[in-house]
Amino acid sequence: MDLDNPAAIHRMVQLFYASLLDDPVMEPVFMEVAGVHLAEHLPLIEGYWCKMLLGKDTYHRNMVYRHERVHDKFPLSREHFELWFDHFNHTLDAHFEGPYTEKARKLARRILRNLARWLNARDQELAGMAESDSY
Ligand code: HEM
Repeated sequence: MDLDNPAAIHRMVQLFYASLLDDPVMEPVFMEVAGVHLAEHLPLIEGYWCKMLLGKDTYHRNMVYRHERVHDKFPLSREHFELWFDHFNHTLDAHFEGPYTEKARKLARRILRNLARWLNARDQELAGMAESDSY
């Protein structure tokens, strides 16, 4: 099955989150730090991927800002980023194949890298501001 329709994307998000939330390092980030309500969160994630893969008008929020808020409460580490991608990758490997699946893999890797760089650069900037405040 390829990720070329909303039903397949729905299935992918269900499987991906089952895997993520079964991981003792990742689960608390979602359930404790962010306190997500899965009944609201999962449809948003589906909408995001329907937009990214199928070009649908199904996601309008600022996802970077949401990760900044999570990171400010509980710093996301290299381990979190690696685990997130492992779970995503394994979900695709185990259940999906085809050009849209490969597009999803590439997009996820690129977005993940950009997000990690952005949060890192922001940490440095905030640290710099804190330092200059003390003069
Ligand atoms: C270390 C890696 C990641 C972690 C720990 C993580 C965790 C989270 C958490 C806890 C939320 C909920 C935020 C909230 O509602 O307050 C969230 C939202 C979201 N995540 Fe991630 N995420 C990661 C990487 C990614 C990547 C790489 C993508 C996209 C490819 C992504 C897509 C999204 C989207 C679209 C939302 C926003 C949903 C909304 O609008 O409420 N995440 N993430």
